[in-house]
Amino acid sequence: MNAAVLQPGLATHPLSVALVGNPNCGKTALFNLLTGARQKVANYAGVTVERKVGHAKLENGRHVAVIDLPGTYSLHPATADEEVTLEVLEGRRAGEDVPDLLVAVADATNLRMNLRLVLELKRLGRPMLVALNMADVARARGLSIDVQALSDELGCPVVETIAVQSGGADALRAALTHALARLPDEPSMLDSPSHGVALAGPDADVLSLQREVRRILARVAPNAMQQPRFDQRLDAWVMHPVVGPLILAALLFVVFQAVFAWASVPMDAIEAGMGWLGQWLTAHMDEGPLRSLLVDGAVAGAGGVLVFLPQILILFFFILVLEDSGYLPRAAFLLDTLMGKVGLSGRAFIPLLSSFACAVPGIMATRSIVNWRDRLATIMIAPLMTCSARLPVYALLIGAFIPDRAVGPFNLRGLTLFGLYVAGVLSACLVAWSFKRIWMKSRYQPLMLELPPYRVPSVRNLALGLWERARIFMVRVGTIIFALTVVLWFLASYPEAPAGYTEPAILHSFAGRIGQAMNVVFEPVGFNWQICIALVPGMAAREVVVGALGTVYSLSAAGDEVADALLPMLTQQWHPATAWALLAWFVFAPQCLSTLATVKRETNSWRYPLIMSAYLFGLAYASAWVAFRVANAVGA
Ligand SMILES: Nc1nc2c(ncn2[C@@H]2O[C@H](COP(=O)(O)OP(=O)(O)OP(=O)(O)O)[C@@H](O)[C@H]2O)c(=O)[nH]1
Ligand SMILES: [Mg+2]
Repeated sequence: MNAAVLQPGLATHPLSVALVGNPNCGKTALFNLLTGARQKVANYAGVTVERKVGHAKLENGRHVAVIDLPGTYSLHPATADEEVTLEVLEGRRAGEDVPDLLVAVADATNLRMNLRLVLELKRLGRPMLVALNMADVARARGLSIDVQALSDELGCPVVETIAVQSGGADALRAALTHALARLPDEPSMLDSPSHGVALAGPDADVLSLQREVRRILARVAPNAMQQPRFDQRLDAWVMHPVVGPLILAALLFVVFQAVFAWASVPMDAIEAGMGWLGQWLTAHMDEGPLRSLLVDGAVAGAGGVLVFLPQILILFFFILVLEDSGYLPRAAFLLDTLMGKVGLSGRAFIPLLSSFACAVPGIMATRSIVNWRDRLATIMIAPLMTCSARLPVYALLIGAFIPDRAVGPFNLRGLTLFGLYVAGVLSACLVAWSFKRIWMKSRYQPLMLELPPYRVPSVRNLALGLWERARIFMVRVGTIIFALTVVLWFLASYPEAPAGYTEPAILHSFAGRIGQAMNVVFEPVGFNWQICIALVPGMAAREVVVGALGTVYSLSAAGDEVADALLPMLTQQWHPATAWALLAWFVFAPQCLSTLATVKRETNSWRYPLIMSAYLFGLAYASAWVAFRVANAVGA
């Protein structure tokens, strides 16, 4: 039991408050507001799959630990993420006490569903208060809830919150201060049986809960309504079997066009800035290792990756808008039949979608898939969704080799990028299908996903999300990418070539020798030794390849000349077939250590990460080979 509760005078650690509620009711938004954290918030169920702790300061200056939990429909968990919630509530996590206070978060616009869990939580007999979230939406829809009556019914404080407005959690903060201050005096707390949660059998429970919910609703919110009319009318189009997929395709097109069309101005500016910096350093520093490290390593390497920040932000802008609008689960329904055909569970949609940002959260999100084999199949194909780390590589090669030409209303570069994404998705379908055939047969599980209401994306969420993305990218450039390019710079500069060496000095270095040795394996797919060198540090993270190429080519530049920017240099020096092969390689590229580590953690075995890297490597090599041959044959 909690020491701070038993002995109020000796509070050795801060009290803890857990946010519990249905999926998509705004727990994480509330958590962010209370603690200043920036956890992911999106308008669909199953966003949070792991418990997160933050710290909030209350009005009386006291600090509390706030725990954000995965959403759950009941206290009888069906999936791995719901299990996390129950574990925390029961204090079964190693080294963690039972939370001192529960904040039951309920979506005020959907009390019919949300109150059931609130009642279940209430039955635990633990100190609790209720946050009626989305109070703004409820008000806008003319829904009136008698907060006092609800509080009487539940026997605990009830406050309204608006988790997406600054100040929207002030009432909750005040209620927390009050409730926590009273905790130690509450005798029921100390001898309540709740520290081992006693749950009644699920079936009998559900019916009686349902009755109770209806009775309470009739008293506190007699005008509780169903889905708004606007949503129903929009859904008639969005979910239409013919119009729906057309809308989806059109949306995707716009996204990929925009990535190229909107980014050129800021990209040119960053590139010019980097070019200027390189020249300035060359002009103002004496020739020597330090100048080379800064110019060839830092500026040409890590700086070269920075150029792609605008494109990444544009892509994420669209992802965030789609996430917050409520469109994504609808797209999941549209694609459900297709996913069923290749043997994936409908539930795989959201994890696969998250993998477009990064496979790591995507693989974690598979926790919401009940069937283990379905989950495994989804984990295995998650790296085939084009993650944002591939974007710099794609953008570099497309910029260098695909002409900036219009094809009908579309731009050829945008189309190529779209094609690469589609190639990833199609191969994922094929791989999923083969895994299912060879390995694991399981019955198709239809998609059951709550459709959230449509919502105008909140500017605050968008701004926070974009800022977070920019920060993550800059931190990566400043840490792992920078560190790896420095290591590469060293390996590519030493040992120095002897006097009278006629080839580029880099060929005499460690990296040059490694690259030449690897070239034996990669020559058949059209890679040169420079690419081979870049692939090695690229094992850690895919976008490092761009920085590594920058450094390798910068060091290969003859004499004292400042190397040209990477992009025009590639256009000059590479055969287009090599670019095709490298693009095809990166559709599958197995290199990403954090993904493999996540697979190991989630599957608890080395077997699956090994299988994953082997099959990805095989596919990458085979497709690069084919692309190289085809490009040569058509005389690209
Ligand atoms: N208008 C309005 N929108 C809100 C409010 N609270 C949350 N939202 C939106 O509701 C959606 C869901 O919010 P989340 O915080 O991700 O919900 P969650 O309960 O953490 O969801 P899971 O992690 O999936 O269980 C997001 O689109 C939020 O922007 C609110 O008070 N008012
Ligand atoms: Mg959440």
